[in-house]
Amino acid sequence: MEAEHPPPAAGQLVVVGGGIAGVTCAEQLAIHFPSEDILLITASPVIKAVTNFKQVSKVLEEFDVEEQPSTLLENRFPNIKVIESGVKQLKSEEHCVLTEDGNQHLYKKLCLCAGAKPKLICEGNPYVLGIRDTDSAQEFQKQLTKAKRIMIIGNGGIALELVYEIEGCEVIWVIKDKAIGNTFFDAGAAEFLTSKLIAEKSEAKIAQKRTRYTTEGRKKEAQTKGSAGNIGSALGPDWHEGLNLKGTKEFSHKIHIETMCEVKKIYLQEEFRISKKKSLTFPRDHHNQSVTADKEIWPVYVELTNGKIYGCDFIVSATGVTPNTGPFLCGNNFDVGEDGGLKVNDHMHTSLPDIYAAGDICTASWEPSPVWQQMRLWTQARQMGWYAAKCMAAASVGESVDMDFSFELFAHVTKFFNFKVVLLGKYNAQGLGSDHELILRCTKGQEYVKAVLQNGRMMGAVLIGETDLEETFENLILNQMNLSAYGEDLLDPNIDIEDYFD
Ligand SMILES: Cc1cc2nc3c(=O)[nH]c(=O)nc-3n(C[C@H](O)[C@H](O)[C@H](O)COP(=O)(O)OP(=O)(O)OC[C@H]3O[C@@H](n4cnc5c(N)ncnc54)[C@H](O)[C@@H]3O)c2cc1C
Ligand SMILES: NC(=O)C1=CN([C@@H]2O[C@H](COP(=O)(O)OP(=O)(O)OC[C@H]3O[C@@H](n4cnc5c(N)ncnc54)[C@H](OP(=O)(O)O)[C@@H]3O)[C@@H](O)[C@H]2O)C=CC1
Repeated sequence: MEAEHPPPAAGQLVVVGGGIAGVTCAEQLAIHFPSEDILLITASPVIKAVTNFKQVSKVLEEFDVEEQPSTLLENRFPNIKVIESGVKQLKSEEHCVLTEDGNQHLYKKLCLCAGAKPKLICEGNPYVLGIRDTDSAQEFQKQLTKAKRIMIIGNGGIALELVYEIEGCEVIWVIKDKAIGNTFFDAGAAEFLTSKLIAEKSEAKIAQKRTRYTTEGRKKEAQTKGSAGNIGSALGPDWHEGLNLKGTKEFSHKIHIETMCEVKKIYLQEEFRISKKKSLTFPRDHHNQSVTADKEIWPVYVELTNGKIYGCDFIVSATGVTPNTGPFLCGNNFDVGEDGGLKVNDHMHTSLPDIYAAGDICTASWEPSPVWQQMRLWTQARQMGWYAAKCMAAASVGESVDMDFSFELFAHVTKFFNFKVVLLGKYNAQGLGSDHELILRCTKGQEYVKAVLQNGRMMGAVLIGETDLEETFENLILNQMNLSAYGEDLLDPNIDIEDYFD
């Protein structure tokens, strides 16, 4: 990685990307440098702004996110100038970025916050959809209104949200694992949630998530500018609120889960017909019916690695993201992580001079705290954008800065299947090997509490439901108090552990 204080270069402070990371970074730079112009270059017609930010405990935070026209950001920060044009090329040796509108912008320091793209199981197939931004979510909704059966591939955040929200359309959910939600849960928590999924979905409409997401600004903006062809920023909490996720059928939920398998081959209707003619023998589907006996003619057929074949209207590939590092970064010799992200050090600095990166585009490459890990989430995009600005400001005046406290402990609050979910530290004992113990408390349909301990110290926790334990557990993980003496009492519902530890 580059030395901390290179000779100052000419040009402006430039941020690329109008998502949470880029906007937060630009806002903080505008505060640190009130007399300088900050340039925010973004490919999307709207920006993402964090509103109603609340620090609920040492590391847990809540905020709403609004899609807003960029003029609102410029009004709030008169020294931010937004350029609505994609960067087509970075010339790092010349300290300059070229934009689609034909202009070039010199930078003295640059922060890349261009997010990530869905990692699809099959690129270029019109029946395979990814969900990332408002446009792709709307396209998905449009297709769903005509659908009788869809297939969802993947076992992470998007899949978990979709299977719960979709109504009036049969869902075949294909996962590589034995249990649902592998990116967030172990088998115990998955079982707790599966029973909720199977149970009749409550008629009461889902309560508002803690973190809210609104697109009012975008609606107004879209009327005036349109947004065709632009890369939008990622959705986030409550993205499906206000989208009517209903298929053509009258039933509420019909979900079939195919575990421990992947997609082997996708056939378009015509290809499938030809294959059938060649009298390929197809196995049975979940109704124990030969798929060749399925009277329905589907636009697309999917063969799974367990041998089953399903016809469906379309496929949602909810199979993770790839950092958005090209082609606008081609020709620059960045150090890149295994996941394809731009490697950043503990000052959010990439391997190239004067270039920082934050949010989904980057790969945290510092020695992390034992209870923090990177996940491409909204909160981390905000924290990284904020901290990158602080580091850029400090480097500009030759000062050093300590790692921000938010990277001390991984903390994520969200909602799955209408349950509040709090994940802390090594919530799935990630990287702890077999050298750990789990303490569990579960009341079916109400709460699931799991504490991960190593050598008597709490290393992580999963809290599902209204447990009210997050602050106490956060403290216990941060202060690494020896809890050996408490044993199972730690989760005894009759003992108010707050009295012990707060
Ligand atoms: C459906 C969905 C649901 C989600 N739900 C949650 C959730 O509940 N909780 C949570 O914490 N996280 C959630 N996430 C993840 C979260 O949205 C992302 O981690 C976060 O928004 C990433 O922010 P970012 O600023 O790094 O990137 P992005 O939001 O992707 O922003 C990237 C920006 O860069 C711009 N850009 C791209 N290329 C260029 C270019 N060449 N030139 C100029 N500009 C460019 C784009 O236009 C965009 O403005 C969800 C994601 C999705 C897709
Ligand atoms: N409430 C929240 O916090 C939400 C957060 N998000 C975030 O948005 C981003 C995108 O979400 P999402 O796409 O769900 O990504 P995630 O990373 O959450 O999940 C991807 C899932 O797809 C699986 N997978 C990967 N490749 C394949 C494949 N070829 N075939 C089958 N399965 C595969 C992964 O399994 P494996 O892990 O074994 O590779 C994993 O289960 C993520 O950063 C996510 O954290 C999204 C929605 C809600």
